[in-house]
Amino acid sequence: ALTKRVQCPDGIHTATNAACCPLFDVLEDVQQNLFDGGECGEEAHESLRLVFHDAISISNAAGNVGGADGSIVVFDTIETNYHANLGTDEIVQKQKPIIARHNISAGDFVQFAGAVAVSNCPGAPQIPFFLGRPPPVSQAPDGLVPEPFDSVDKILARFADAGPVGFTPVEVVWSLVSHTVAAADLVDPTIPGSPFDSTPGTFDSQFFVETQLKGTLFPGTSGNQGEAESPLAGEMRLQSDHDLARDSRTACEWQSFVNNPTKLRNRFSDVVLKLSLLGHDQSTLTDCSEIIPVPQTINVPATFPAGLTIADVEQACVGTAFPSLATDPGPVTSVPPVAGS
Ligand code: HEM
Ligand SMILES: [Ca+2]
Ligand SMILES: [Mn+2]
Repeated sequence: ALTKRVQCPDGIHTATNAACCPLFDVLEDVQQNLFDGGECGEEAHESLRLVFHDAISISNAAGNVGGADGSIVVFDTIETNYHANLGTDEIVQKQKPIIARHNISAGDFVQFAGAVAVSNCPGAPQIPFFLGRPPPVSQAPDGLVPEPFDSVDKILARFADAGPVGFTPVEVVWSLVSHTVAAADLVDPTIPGSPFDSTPGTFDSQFFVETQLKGTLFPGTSGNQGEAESPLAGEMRLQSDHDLARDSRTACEWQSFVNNPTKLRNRFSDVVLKLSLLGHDQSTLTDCSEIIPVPQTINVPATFPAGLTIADVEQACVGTAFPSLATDPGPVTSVPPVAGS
C-alpha cells in the first residue's frame, strides 16, 4: 500500500504521521547517551526490564488503573523502593534527564526506550511503538510485579490479572524471551551482572536451552531467595524460570522456542506490544513503529554448552522430544558477567 509521508521539521526525516517526527531526536539521544552508541548491554537490558515493571503494575481486580504509564519514573522515590523493583533506580536516574530534554511523556519514553533497547540486540524483532500516553495519575501499588521466588500459580495469576483481558500462561512464556538479554545484579549481590544465558548480548534461544538443563551449581553464594542451581559457572538461574520451564502449563511452549528464531521474534514482539498498551486504548495512540531501528539479523543455531548434551536435559514437555542440538566444541567454559552491571 502506498502511504503518503510527511516531511519532518528537521528537514532530514520523513514520517507517516507528523506526530512521530520528534522521536528521531529522542532515538538519537537514547542511542548516544543511554545505550553507549547502540549496544545491547547493561542499560539496554535494564531499560527492557523497566518496560515490564512499569507496564505489569495494573490490576483488573483493582479496576485497571496504571499500567504502562511511566509511574515508575514519575513516582520513582516510591516505586523503585518496592522489593521487586530494587535496582531499577539506576536506569530511572539515567532515563530522567533524557526525558527532560524532550517533549515526551514518561510512559511513552519507557516503552520507546525499551523498544530501541531490544533493537540493539542482534536477532531481535523490531518491536512496535505507539505514542501518546498521558502522564501517570498515581504511583502503582506495591505487590504487582512478580518475584523470582513466587510459585508458578502465583505468577500465572498475577499475569492473568494484568489488564482487562490479562495474559495466558503461553503469553507469560513469550514475555520471558526477554531473559535471553538479561542478567541479575541483586539476586546474588556478590556476583552482579550474572547472565541468565551464555549470550546476554544476543537475542537467541539459548535461554530456553540452558534453563532446561539440569542445575548443578550456584555461580556465587548459595541460599539466595529466588535462585535455583544453574548448569554453567557464571550463569544465574531464577527459581521462577526453572519452575516455568518444568510446569505442565508452560513447559511445551518454553521448549518450542529452542532453535525457532522466527517464533521467538514474533511472539516476543506481540507480547511486548500488549504490555506496552496496558492501561491504554490503542485507538487513542499513534503508530510510530517505523522509528524503531531494524535489528541486525543472526543465523546461529542453538547449541548445548561445551561438555553438555541431551543427557543433561530435564525434559518437561510431554509428547514432544527436545530438539537435537550440537554441543559447543572445546573445554567447559564459564559465562562472563555483563559489563557495567
Ligand atoms: C515471572 C516473571 C518475571 C520475573 C519473576 C522476573 C524476575 C527478574 C529478576 C529477579 C531479575 C534480576 C534483577 C536483578 O537482580 O538485577 C530480572 C532481570 C531482567 N528481567 Fe525479568 N522477570 C520476569 C519477567 C520479565 C519480563 C516479562 C521482562 C520483559 C519483557 C523481563 C525483563 C528482564 C530483563 C531485561 C532483565 C535483565 C536486567 C539487566 O540485565 O540489568 N523480565 N528479572
Ligand atoms: Ca541470549
Ligand atoms: Mn543489570
